[in-house]
Amino acid sequence: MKNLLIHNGRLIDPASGIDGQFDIAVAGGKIAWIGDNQPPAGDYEVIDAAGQVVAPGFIDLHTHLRQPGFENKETIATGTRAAARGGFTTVCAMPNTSPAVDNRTVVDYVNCVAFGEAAVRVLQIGCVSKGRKGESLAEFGEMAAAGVIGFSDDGSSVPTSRLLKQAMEYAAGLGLPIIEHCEDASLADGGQVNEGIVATRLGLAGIPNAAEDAIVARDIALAKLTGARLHLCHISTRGAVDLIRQAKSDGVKVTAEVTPHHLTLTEELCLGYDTNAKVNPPLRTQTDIDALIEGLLDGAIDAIATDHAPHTANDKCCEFALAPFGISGLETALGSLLRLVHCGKLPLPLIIEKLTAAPARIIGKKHGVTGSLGVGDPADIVIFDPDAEWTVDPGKFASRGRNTPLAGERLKGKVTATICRGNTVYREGN
Ligand SMILES: NC(=O)N[C@@H](CC(=O)O)C(=O)O
Repeated sequence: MKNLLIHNGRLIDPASGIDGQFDIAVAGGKIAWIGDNQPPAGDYEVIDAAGQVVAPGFIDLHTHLRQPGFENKETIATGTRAAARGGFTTVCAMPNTSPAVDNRTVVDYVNCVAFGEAAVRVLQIGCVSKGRKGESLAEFGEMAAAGVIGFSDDGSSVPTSRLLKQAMEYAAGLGLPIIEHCEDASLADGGQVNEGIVATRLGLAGIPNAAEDAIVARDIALAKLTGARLHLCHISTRGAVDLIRQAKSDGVKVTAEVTPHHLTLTEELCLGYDTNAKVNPPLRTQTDIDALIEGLLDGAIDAIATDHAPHTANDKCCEFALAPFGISGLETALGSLLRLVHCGKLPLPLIIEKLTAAPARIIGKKHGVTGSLGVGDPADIVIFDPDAEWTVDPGKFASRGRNTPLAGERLKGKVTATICRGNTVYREGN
């Protein structure tokens, strides 16, 4: 591993309040020095970051790596390479694999493959219920001992309040959050897109905002009752943002994430029956987007996570109603989010905070990610050019999932290098 000197960049590290022209030296996989004068003597590979932003490596709280079981959609190797290209140095893998990650053996298997094949750090989320069936609790204690960062049946909500209460009591005892996909199954059943004018025009069943809001309200009530930590996935509705804001002011231990696609795309994208725009929760309306942005600004929403959900071309090449939900999001996340910066809706340091320090706080220190660039921290770093324009070409994705509704779109903001634990895991052109 070479020592690195990242020179001339604009360093933005929200965790330590730094935003300015500073150089960083990396040695032994850690941040060794930050300054604006002479680095400590040494033999460095120099990266010239003039005109670029240098920030902590992004942390994705919500990634579908698909291995084991769906390696035709993605593998730990390809998903983490896609992460590296997107500027992510840590991904939290969701457990809706086959077999599902509901016991220690599967957690160990994923850790083992990741150790040999992953380009970036892989943390794992274990299931809430055995086989994600919503019937009985998965092996919480042994999965916690194997290092999971929380429990989720993502893809579905925990179906009964009773099971969720029990899950929260166990999770609280282990100091880990319940990470919930918020969707009332009976309200969403058969739904393909957001319930509203677009669903009507397309002749497709809709998923109402209330399907999300109802579960958010239930889960908050149970978090209040049990004192457990609750993290809410891919929030997409104005009503959910209001509920979370209120719960936080009531002292409930709730955090929430939002995806780049729910912040930037509306339901109209489905009007051409593009199955690549079919995602769960569905793309919603500008009113919802405005509330999500407000939520990021006032802290109701803590973090940005991709919900990278890769599928094969075959999976998506069918009638809209038969296609699986999901967008391949790791490689377009930054460019999508910077649209909000370039049009003045969100400040760049805030977006970086929501991709670094905020998810690190939710994961907690014991899992080895800090989301910051303090001296002595692991050298997880992203370098990106906020003004570089590029055209999304899914054919060039490192991910096996080319399912993006952004194909052919121009994005402004491009990762040029990603460094994970001091290793350069992505460099533009390589
Ligand atoms: N978010 C998605 O659209 N898809 C997820 C599962 C899910 O949350 O429905 C997937 O695993 O493909």
